[in-house]
Amino acid sequence: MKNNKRLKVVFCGGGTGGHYYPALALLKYLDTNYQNLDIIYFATKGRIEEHNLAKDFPKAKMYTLDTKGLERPIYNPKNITRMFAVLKDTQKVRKIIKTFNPDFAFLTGGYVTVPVGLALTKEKIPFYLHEQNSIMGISNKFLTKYAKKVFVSFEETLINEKCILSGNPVRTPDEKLTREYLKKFGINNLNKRCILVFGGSLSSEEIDDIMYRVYLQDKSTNYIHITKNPDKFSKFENVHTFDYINDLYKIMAVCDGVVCRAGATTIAEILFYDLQAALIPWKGAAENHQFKNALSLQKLGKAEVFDDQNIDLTKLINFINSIKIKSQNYEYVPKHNQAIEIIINNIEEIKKFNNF
Ligand SMILES: CC(=O)N[C@H]1[C@@H](OP(=O)(O)OP(=O)(O)OC[C@H]2O[C@@H](n3ccc(=O)[nH]c3=O)[C@H](O)[C@@H]2O)O[C@H](CO)[C@@H](O)[C@@H]1O
Repeated sequence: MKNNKRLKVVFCGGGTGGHYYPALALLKYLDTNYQNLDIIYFATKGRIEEHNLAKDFPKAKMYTLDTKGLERPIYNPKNITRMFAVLKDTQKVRKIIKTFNPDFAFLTGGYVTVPVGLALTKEKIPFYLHEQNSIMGISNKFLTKYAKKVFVSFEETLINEKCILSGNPVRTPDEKLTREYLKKFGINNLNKRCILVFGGSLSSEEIDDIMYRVYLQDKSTNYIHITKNPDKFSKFENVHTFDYINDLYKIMAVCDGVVCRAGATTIAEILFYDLQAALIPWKGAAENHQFKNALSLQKLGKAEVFDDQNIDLTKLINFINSIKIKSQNYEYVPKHNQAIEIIINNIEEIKKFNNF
């Protein structure tokens, strides 16, 4: 018998690309595999998912929430207003999900998930968490006790029996890609090394400054560089600047290597696309988790870690020049996304839906 039932799912997660893109990867999977799909996405006001969702996944109905992260130290008077915003948002989300009546929810971290997780708990809707980092974020830590399962990306994050090691679901091209794709970004000589430079989803002035010094010396490599300050690089013919590229993962599928921060989703992409990386971790990350992420990749022989306060420029340039150039005929062929498979196989509501 044909399944006419609709699969209804709530998504939430963001503030930064590192939290938003794993949700988007799962959304795209569901969209490809389930025709009768209804999605609500709760987004953080003014952040990446609010700006990009309509473009990235127009079928989702988006609601924006006002919740902001708490100020540190915690006794800051601003936090009273912020706690009120959480309560107000929780009420707002409860009303919306009462009408929507979802099968389950998938939350990928960021403070916006707190009111959503609380509302889902009150309405007795099962929800699943995804943690990208080896050290669990504060919102996920808080929501773990209410969640049905917690998908984690690193073995050391398996902190209780609810946790399942899934890895981080990265966005992947549906089609084969060749190096011709790089021409879209001004790279015409495909025999030259092509390096992607970016500072996570928010860009990084430190990476801009370091790479400016690299570009003064290295004229033999082609660079695609994501920056908020393109004028700084206009004199370099081999440097192609962009403010933001939505489908950055498609460049990763065919370029030779990357110079970047060490956010968890970036790390998962470097592994998935089998790239060599010069990693310059952001020291401000909670419990220095970017440095730990970077070291784990260095141990696998996939990366060299650099300190942004004390950069060894010669070592960085030598590392970039040691990255193997893919052949002009190189082809990225869509490959199995294991993290998505593990997540899907462990969501009971999807299994029930499939057997309906
Ligand atoms: C400042 C901050 O809060 N950093 C955290 C944030 O980083 P951030 O948001 O920078 O996260 P990641 O580096 O993990 O991921 C960045 C994502 O943005 C994408 N991208 C980037 C630039 C661009 O032009 N286009 C594009 O699509 C990348 O392909 C990647 O998918 O979340 C990560 C995962 O929870 C954490 O590990 C980081 O410590």
